[in-house]
Amino acid sequence: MTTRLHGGGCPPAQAPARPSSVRALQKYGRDGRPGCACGATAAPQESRALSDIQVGEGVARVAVLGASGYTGAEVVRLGALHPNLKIAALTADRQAGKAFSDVFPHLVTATDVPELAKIDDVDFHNIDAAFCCLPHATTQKIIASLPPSIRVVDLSADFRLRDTATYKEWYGGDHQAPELQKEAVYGLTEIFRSAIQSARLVANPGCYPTSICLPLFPLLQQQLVQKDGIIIDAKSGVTGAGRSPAESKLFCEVADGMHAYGVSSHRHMPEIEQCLSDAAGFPVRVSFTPHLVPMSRGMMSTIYVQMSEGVTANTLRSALQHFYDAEPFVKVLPAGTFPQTRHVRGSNLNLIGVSEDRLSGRAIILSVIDNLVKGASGQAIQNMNLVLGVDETTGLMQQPLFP
Ligand SMILES: NC(=O)C1=CN([C@@H]2O[C@H](COP(=O)(O)OP(=O)(O)OC[C@H]3O[C@@H](n4cnc5c(N)ncnc54)[C@H](OP(=O)(O)O)[C@@H]3O)[C@@H](O)[C@H]2O)C=CC1
Ligand SMILES: CC(=O)N[C@@H](CCC(=O)OP(=O)(O)O)C(=O)O
Repeated sequence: MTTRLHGGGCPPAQAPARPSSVRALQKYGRDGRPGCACGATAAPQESRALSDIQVGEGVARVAVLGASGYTGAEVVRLGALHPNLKIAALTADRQAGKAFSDVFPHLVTATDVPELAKIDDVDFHNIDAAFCCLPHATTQKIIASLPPSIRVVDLSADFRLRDTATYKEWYGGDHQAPELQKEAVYGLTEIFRSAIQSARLVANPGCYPTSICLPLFPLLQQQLVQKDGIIIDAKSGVTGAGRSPAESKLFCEVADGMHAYGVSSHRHMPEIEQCLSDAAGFPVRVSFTPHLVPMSRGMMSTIYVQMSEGVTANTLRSALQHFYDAEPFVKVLPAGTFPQTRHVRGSNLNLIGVSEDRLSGRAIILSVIDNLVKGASGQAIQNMNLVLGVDETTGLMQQPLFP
């Protein structure tokens, strides 16, 4: 069977019907790039159409940059059963030169993957697409140096903020690829699907922004909640901080307790506000406090909102259920049912629950994801599927692991 990988530009005329949320969004074209009438964005000049790439039997040759880290390993785990991805290169820094299964023994049966190599030693002319799982601030220059024909999903924060001055303010250094920034598409899949389909560079969202923006985007867009007074109390498992060693990640620093960090200063705030401002059509500011909790993976965001006049929690829940009705990975729970991180573990799901608050006119929204899957590598594969023109759910339909 040969899967035809579609080209860049506007979605093809016979593109599969999109879920209602996507249709609703297309007219906005809120993607940080110039939009065309269909809501998609123009393919960058220098990239060739994917249909021109020689992808034997519909299989794209993929590089995973930063494959010795947690998100890189998760791309390989999920990619191992993906019929349209062939892992053709894996890179590492400290772990370069090792066999992949020596670094990740749980992936011992992924035998047909190459050894971990330094980025400089990879021949990218044999690569169609890349997952970039490198630390932020290292990524801009590396992606800018890749052949322009390569489709990239970048998991770092390096291309998420449209405004390079905002990037500098929060990440502390000048943007190293401002021209490339202009063509990056923010990869919150369910919201920006049509623009992602024609992107060469997708900036995969951060895990906290994913768990927060999926419920809040439609509610702000439909003016069901007020832009002021949004409070977000979020918790993450420790894999959110990556695999590289640090004192703050030692067992005794994270076990048997929890703590807030980045209080009133976390770098995900501008990313969350950029996305929510796009939804509302005017600037939105949020109070956001992340916490580290003693679990390896999982994320919960508890979001407090002031509802608009006449709106109830039932209205919010119904609006979210309608918006995400056809979505395979976002599920809005019935009244009185609340999501738990253990119910999404290992899956690409986002579960959302909504409740009235005791305080008049306020509602509480609970949103859970697995930070390594929907919060990182799962959403990255979902985006890559769109870019390559294969079914968006390919390789991602695993049920959660419970207990
Ligand atoms: N963990 C998470 O839940 C999420 C992470 N992200 C983002 O994804 C990216 C990867 O995260 P994660 O996998 O957790 O990070 P890790 O620290 O686990 O892995 C980082 C990877 O990058 C490699 N690396 C580090 N420095 C360099 C360098 N200077 N040059 C080349 N390679 C280098 C490492 O190689 P080696 O180990 O061999 O030195 C390793 O393979 C980060 O930008 C992170 O912010 C996004 C969403 C969620
Ligand atoms: C627990 C923990 O440390 N989490 C990370 C966020 C991980 C993530 O989503 O983000 P980026 O891709 O933006 O790094 C943090 O707070 O910086």
